Amino acid sequence: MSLAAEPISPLLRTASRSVQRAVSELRRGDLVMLQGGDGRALLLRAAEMADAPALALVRQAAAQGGGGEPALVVTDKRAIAAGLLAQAVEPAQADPMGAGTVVIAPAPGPSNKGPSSQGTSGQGLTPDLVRLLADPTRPGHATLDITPIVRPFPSAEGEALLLVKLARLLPAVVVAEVPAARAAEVAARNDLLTVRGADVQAYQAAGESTLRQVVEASVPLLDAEDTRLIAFRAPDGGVEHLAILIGNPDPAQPVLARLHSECFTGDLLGSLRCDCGAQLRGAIREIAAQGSGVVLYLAQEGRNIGLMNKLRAYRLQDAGVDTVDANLMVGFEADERTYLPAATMLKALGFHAVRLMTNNPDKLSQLARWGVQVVDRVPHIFPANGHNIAYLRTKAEKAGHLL
Ligand SMILES: Nc1nc2c(ncn2[C@@H]2O[C@H](COP(=O)(O)OP(=O)(O)OP(=O)(O)O)[C@@H](O)[C@H]2O)c(=O)[nH]1
Ligand SMILES: [Zn+2]
Repeated sequence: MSLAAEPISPLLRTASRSVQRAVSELRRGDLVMLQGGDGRALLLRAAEMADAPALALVRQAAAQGGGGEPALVVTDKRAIAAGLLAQAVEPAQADPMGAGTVVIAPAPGPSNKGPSSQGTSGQGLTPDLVRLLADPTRPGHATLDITPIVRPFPSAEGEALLLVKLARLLPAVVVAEVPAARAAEVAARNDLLTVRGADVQAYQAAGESTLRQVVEASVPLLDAEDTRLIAFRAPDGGVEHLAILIGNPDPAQPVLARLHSECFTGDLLGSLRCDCGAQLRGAIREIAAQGSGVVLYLAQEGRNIGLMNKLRAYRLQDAGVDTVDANLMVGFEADERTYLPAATMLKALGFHAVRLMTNNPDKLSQLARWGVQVVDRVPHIFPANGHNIAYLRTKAEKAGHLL
């Protein structure tokens, strides 16, 4: 087993530094200046934190640079759920994960004459309006006479959305455009971090291919005593993934493998809403029974939308929406995972061919795409409990799971 890893390129190192810093500023509710790959400059603030003082600060900073009124950027899926868009944006115009970018720009003057149950007409973007449009778990309904603007990717707005998604916040962001020539002045005057859209895109494309092994330790498990945990970390300071190595698999042979996406509720609490806990423990038991193999425990909670957003999706499911549509209503794709980290870890461990325990065809095709040969699929099905039957049925009917 080698501890070597592909070196991170200096370009990616610089890109990831500014992207990680911007993510942290947005999570703190701070303003960030984005220099878009399209040559435009936007002031950003995460929609989740856009209360009245926050919006006032956006307006004030934009006005200093001769900029425009704040607008809200959401994904096409969210705009559809909010009743503002009829259909999803064409794949050719969407970001790499398939999300289209939609700008909602309520006019501040009397021109926005649409009736509104929230009293939002004519005031431009208000905190109420941001919340109604960004957060599907908020009660209320906005009836707006606004035509949303679809921005083909790549655009500064699309890069802003990628940033709040990386921050695992609601995928919605308040933006105000400032003339590009005055962006540096506005950033300096307000002590704002500046991030380049080109870096956001470079990070999105390459950030997960440079995982490094950090530490290995023996951790005997109830169902598999001969187990070692091998921890991987991205050199950019991003998320950490684990390999659970059971026995001594021969790298020359296809290894019995399971890719398991983290599920705090199912894995740790034994939630009955999903089948994750049974699948995780079942995989460990099965691998131990067969002698050796590996479980990759991937930090991709909630199909990679994060725990907070998964809980938001659960609230919508409690109101009758299925697991796929709930993701779309929050503003994500049905599944936001890539298995590039999994492929990177397998190869770092010396495994180039796997017998994959899964029912998910996407895992098979993505592993192959990232250079790991899948010689066999091992079905990984567990009996439904009284609570997860609709979830399992939706995965089969809508996500093509082989159940
Ligand atoms: N967004 C969202 N995520 C969910 C929901 N229920 C479970 N999850 C997440 O879905 C993931 C389950 O992943 P896996 O079991 O690895 O994968 P899978 O797509 O079911 O494919 P299999 O290999 O066949 O099990 C975990 O990250 C869970 O947190 C839900 O209702 N909404
Ligand atoms: Zn789960």
